[in-house]
Amino acid sequence: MESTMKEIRGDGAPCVLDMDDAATVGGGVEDTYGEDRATEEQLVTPWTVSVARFDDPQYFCVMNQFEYVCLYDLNVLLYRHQERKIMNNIRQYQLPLQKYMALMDLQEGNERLFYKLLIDNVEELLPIVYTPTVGEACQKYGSIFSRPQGLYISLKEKGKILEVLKNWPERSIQVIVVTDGERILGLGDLGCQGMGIPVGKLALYTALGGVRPSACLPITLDVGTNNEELLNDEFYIGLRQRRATGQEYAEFLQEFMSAVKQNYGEKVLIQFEDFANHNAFDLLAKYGTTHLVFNDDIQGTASVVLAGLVAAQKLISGTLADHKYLFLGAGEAGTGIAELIALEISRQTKAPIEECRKKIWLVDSKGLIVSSRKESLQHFKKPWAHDHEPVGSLLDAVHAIKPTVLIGTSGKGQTFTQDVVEAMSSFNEKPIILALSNPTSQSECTAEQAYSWSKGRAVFATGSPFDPVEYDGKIHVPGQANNAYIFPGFGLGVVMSGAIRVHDNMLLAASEALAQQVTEENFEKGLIYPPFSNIRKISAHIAANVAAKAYELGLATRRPRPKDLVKYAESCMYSPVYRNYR
Ligand SMILES: NC(=O)C1=CN([C@@H]2O[C@H](COP(=O)(O)OP(=O)(O)OC[C@H]3O[C@@H](n4cnc5c(N)ncnc54)[C@H](OP(=O)(O)O)[C@@H]3O)[C@@H](O)[C@H]2O)C=CC1
Ligand SMILES: CC(=O)C(=O)O
Ligand SMILES: [Mg+2]
Repeated sequence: MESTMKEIRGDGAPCVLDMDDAATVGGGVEDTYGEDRATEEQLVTPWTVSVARFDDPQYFCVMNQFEYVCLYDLNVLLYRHQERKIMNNIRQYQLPLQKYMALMDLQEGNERLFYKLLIDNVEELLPIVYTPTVGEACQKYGSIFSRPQGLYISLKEKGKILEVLKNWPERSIQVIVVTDGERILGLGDLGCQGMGIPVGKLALYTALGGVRPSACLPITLDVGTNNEELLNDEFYIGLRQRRATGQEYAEFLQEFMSAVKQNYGEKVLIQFEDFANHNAFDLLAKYGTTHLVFNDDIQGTASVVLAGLVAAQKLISGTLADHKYLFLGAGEAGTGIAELIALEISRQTKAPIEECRKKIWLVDSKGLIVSSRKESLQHFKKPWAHDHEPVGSLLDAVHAIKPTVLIGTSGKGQTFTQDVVEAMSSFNEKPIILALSNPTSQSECTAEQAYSWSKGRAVFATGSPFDPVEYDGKIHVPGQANNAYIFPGFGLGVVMSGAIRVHDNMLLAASEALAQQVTEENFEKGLIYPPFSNIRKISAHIAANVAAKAYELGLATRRPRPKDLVKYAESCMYSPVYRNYR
């Protein structure tokens, strides 16, 4: 029967699952081993090998699991009790880093409970497993490191990368997040200690986007570090040598990319994360035509910011083309966002993209990017070198350009000064100000500063979370403009449609879906992003829109195309539920 797929149970016996069931049991896309499928519809016996692996964090062991009794209610009770107990324990810790370590221990020891906790308490725990705390964890990774959480591939493994990949115990990988640790958030080169980032991003792939944990593979490529402090740190976990560059780096990356394709096939999504910009753009351009690759810092960030700007038009009543944009920071995030905005304006107005780019200006460490600097600019900055006299500082650029939107992607904290925010507020009724740099210490300004300096008029969002601020008797809630809104749903959409390449229109589709999820209630609070508490629903919509675009572009390989893509996305999402025993 065509609509039937074979599953291998934990005890090795094949069980047959109808496709319709597969769409309702919530076991994650291509849940090959069936380990996440237990629901009312699919009963599993407790003596299969899959539930008896006491040492595996994916399986929660109940004391009497070998008894032939219905354990479902007991499980549910135990689960709820455990969840409350562990949240209570985590709340006892004073320091975010202690909470981070407790959560990492939980992920190691009881993966299902970790995800249950993360899903049910997403707004509280996101700042712990993700920015800002993950930044501190990476900085201190050497001293808090106990057990490896992902796969390290070092220069020493050159020539053997395929063998190293084969050592990873899970075979059916769908998403890889890989870093070489050179630009970890706004914290710079943290070498091997950057592993916290792929681990954290993939935890969000599962909790926010529903990709099965066993299908996720965090990888850190250890190509050395130029961070002198780490090179001299006795607890540093990586190679003590300066970074490989040029041909050596290129050959290592080439071997890695080929090995991934050979081992996991054409449809594994490789997310590049926190590479320095002198490698990131080239890697994306080179492998974008041969592999299923996505750069979160360039593309994911662009998609999330575009969504926020589209949503902001409801608060300001205009269109994207009505604005003038100024960026502080012309690297991966800055130029990535700028290009997607230009693309969307071009799509909306039918104007050539070169014309649309002229609405967008960027400032880097040397000042405003202008045509007289063109020859010396890195290639990704050249499209933004417009005709203008040289301008040195951000404040001068704000006065000269008079932008309606100011976006910070410099990785440098406190660069949106009082003068800058006041200047923005002097010629805009509602200035849009996005301080995207992470972690919190690198944010271009705080929420309190943005609201007080703009006298409560700024439409404001930040990369790392800030608490609501009361100004002049009104509560202002800053949104979190972070690619975490996009990549989990985007990845789910790619995986569930079997897409073989990422196309810019899929980023626009993700953006559109996110913007549509902002409600009137959110707008009333001044928010341009929906709350993270609804993120799984949001991710399902993003996934559906991305998948629809992949089908439309002829890039999707999964046939037949599911009729209702939102329902299909929801049905594909992993849920950390306990099984029904009989
Ligand atoms: N909120 C989110 O979702 C995301 C946030 N980010 C954050 O954005 C920041 C930047 O990331 P990314 O774009 O990848 O980094 P890059 O290194 O690629 O770019 C940084 C840019 O900032 C410029 N810059 C640095 N210092 C200054 C300064 N004092 N004044 C003016 N410009 C300056 C650099 O100038 P020059 O080129 O001259 O060196 C460069 O153009 C990081 O903090 C990162 O955490 C990144 C991705 C997603
Ligand atoms: C959020 C993110 O990807 C970054 O700050 O690099
Ligand atoms: Mg990043």
